[in-house]
Amino acid sequence: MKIGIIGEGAIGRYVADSLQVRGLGPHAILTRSGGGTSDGLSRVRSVADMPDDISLMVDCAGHAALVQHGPAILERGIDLVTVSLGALADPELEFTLTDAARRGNAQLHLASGAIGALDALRAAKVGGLEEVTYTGRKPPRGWKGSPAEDRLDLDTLTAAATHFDGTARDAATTYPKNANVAAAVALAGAGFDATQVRLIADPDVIANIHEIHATGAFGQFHFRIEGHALPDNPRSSALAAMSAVAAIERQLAPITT
Ligand SMILES: NC(=O)C1=CN([C@@H]2O[C@H](COP(=O)(O)OP(=O)(O)OC[C@H]3O[C@@H](n4cnc5c(N)ncnc54)[C@H](OP(=O)(O)O)[C@@H]3O)[C@@H](O)[C@H]2O)C=CC1
Ligand SMILES: O=C([O-])CC(=O)C(=O)O
Repeated sequence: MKIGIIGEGAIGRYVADSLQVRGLGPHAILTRSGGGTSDGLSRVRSVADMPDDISLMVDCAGHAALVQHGPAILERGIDLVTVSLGALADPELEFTLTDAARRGNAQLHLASGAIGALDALRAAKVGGLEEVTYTGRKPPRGWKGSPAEDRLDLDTLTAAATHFDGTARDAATTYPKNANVAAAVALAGAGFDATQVRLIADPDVIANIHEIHATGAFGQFHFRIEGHALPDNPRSSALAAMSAVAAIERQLAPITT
């Protein structure tokens, strides 16, 4: 299988390195700046420029990249793994991607990202969910470049402060770089409008902490993860990059979990 990547940021570099270690490419990197080949890796600027034999692309570049390249990739019959789940809060994009996937006979795979327990949530949904809440807590530097900057002084914060309280749809739309986990929880469980989200900047934590509370016919669960940030980007948890690699491994495995 020939695998390509979109984006060369913190997640993209992690995924590219992991593929190289496994001898799996990457066979093309789709970037905004780049044509040409350096360090042995082939960089292209558009889906049309991608080699013919790519059969899996991995979006590591965020909402804008999924909007720009997702439909053309799927329509070309290439499966796509994405970490940009929050973009699906836009029903029009969800429709466009679904339509492109059907027409190309391809699939869009949503990486689990920086959170876990999505399998439990998906199963619980079958019996009926009553309430799902997701709380995202990060050190102030993890919210730099997000709307939290307009609501809080992240440089001088001395106590935990909530800068968003609302639906997963609003969170995913207004925090494109920080609330993909909210979208993952919503898509696995109660949906974008029925999933409640709180986002907190907390100077007393050093990890990216994600918590899910869910109640329903199944009973109730509480999931909490304290993730390390990627060294190159304090906004993004290492597990999000690892989950993209895990999604690729699932595509290659004869038996999947
Ligand atoms: N599902 C999850 O749990 C998580 C999801 N994410 C998502 O992943 C995204 C990437 O995270 P991270 O790697 O840490 O971010 P970075 O800011 O480190 O890197 C983003 C990269 O994407 C590239 N890019 C942006 N737009 C496009 C485009 N239209 N076409 C091609 N490349 C593009 C940027 O290129 P350039 O240099 O040209 O700007 C940059 O190289 C986040 O924005 C977020 O949406 C992040 C963390 C967790
Ligand atoms: O990486 C994380 O901790 C979460 C994140 O940015 C997102 O949900 O988009």
